[in-house]
Amino acid sequence: MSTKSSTILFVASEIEGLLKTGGLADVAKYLPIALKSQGHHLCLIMPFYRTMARRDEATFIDNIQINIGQSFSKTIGVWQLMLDGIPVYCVEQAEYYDRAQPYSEGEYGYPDNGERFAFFNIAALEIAAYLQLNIDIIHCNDWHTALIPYLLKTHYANHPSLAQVKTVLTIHNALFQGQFERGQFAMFGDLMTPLVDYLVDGYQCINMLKVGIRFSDKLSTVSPNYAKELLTRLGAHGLHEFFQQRHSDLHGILNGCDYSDWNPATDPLLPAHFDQTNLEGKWQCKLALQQQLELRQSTSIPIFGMVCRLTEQKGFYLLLPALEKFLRHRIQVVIVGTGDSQIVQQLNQLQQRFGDKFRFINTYSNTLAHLIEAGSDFFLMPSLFEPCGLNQMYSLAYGSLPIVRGVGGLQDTVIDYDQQSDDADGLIFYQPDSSELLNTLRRALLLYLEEPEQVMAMRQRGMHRQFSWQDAAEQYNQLYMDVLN
Ligand SMILES: Nc1ncnc2c1ncn2[C@@H]1O[C@H](COP(=O)(O)OP(=O)(O)O[C@H]2O[C@H](CO)[C@@H](O)[C@H](O)[C@H]2O)[C@@H](O)[C@H]1O
Repeated sequence: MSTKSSTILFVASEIEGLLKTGGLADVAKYLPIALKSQGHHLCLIMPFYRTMARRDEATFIDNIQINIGQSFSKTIGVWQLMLDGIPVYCVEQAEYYDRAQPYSEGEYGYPDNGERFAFFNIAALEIAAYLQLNIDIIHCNDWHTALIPYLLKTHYANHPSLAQVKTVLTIHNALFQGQFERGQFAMFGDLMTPLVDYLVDGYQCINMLKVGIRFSDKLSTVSPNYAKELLTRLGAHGLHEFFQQRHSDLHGILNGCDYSDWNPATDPLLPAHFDQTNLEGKWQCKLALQQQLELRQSTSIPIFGMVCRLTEQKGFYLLLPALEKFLRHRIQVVIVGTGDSQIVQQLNQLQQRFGDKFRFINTYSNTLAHLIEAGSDFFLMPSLFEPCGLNQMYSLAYGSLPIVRGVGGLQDTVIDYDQQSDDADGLIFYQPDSSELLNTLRRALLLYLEEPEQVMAMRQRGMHRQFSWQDAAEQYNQLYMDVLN
């Protein structure tokens, strides 16, 4: 595909390698890298969080005074880091971003998150103008950046360097909408006043994602199937009418998988390496995982792994009752994650009852995530909804067969054994129902015990599949061309 080189400002609240709480960070790193390799000029903007990695390496660029109306004035420091040859500008504003965590302490978001991220949107535009970045497109991501399209079409509509800038908003998870009491936006005065006329929830709240859906030039989400789901009442988290109004501008582009970080043949986080021609190293990883977690060491016992944020989205209320029964079999289950305290408590209780075969590690560990992908036989993703999902792609690359619910991007990436046995690389269930999940877990166990050649063929097929960021970047490139013409 021919590429017209554009200058793209990618704005995200987290970026892998600097700060990550979930899959958004992966996309905010790997998609810009792929776009750059296709000839675009890229730069990124994120907040200068206290907990950011590589903070000490950042170079101070300048202070910018941001004045809005008569009464609002704040100074930001602009810092710069390089990430794989791409400049990342970080917004320093101690009152907003120099906090213990990026979004929340404990389970509840910071009460001023609306103000913090509205300010981040304004700051991103002010930096683009001040540094004369000559931007063609601002690529926004999720609610944290969703006011940018609105600001460009209102306050900055006649700005000498921003008036022509186009926007794309990518939705990574439409459940998170950034809905805040309108008082949080009051200090921005006239800048936000039109919002109150347009888009209010219950008359008192501004829903930042809705604003982005309304004002962005193009919309995308992270898989074709989730794009379809967003047009339905069931799948759109209350926003179906807004998505329906913009359906011709909404595109589903499947995320890629970064095979430089996720390659079992070279992965420095693994104790042994393997590829589809020789899985010997995988069994060594399995034994190492069992040893590290003090589980019985045996390559013949199937391991079911899971790594994720502990939230309802990831299907724990289907999984927990199913595991109660499934753990009676000769299997091992390993779950790593952080999040909801009730899920933590229930997983801890399960571990007390099935201590010889179930491990729950309540931590965030990239090293353990890689070892689980490599050492598991099956990987669990019984999500209630899943815009794309990255772990099923990692598990396919690592020869672990994904067991997924057929929703969102999981449906787009996994091929079920019973539906298409010649092409299969995993198992799918559909109903959000514990007993259907349990049946599928048992289907997987039976396959493992009775058809080892099939299991091996499925592993190899999965390891062969490629979900490339280059393919995704080509589709975004098309979207950019459409939006600029
Ligand atoms: N305890 C832990 N230890 C180590 N690593 C952990 C971890 N918990 C999570 N991770 C890592 O965080 C990432 C999670 O990515 P996902 O895409 O699965 O989910 P998430 O729901 O955050 O992302 C949202 O955005 C992405 C990106 O668009 C969509 O794929 C997804 O469907 C949508 O919900 C993976 O790289 C995973 O390994």
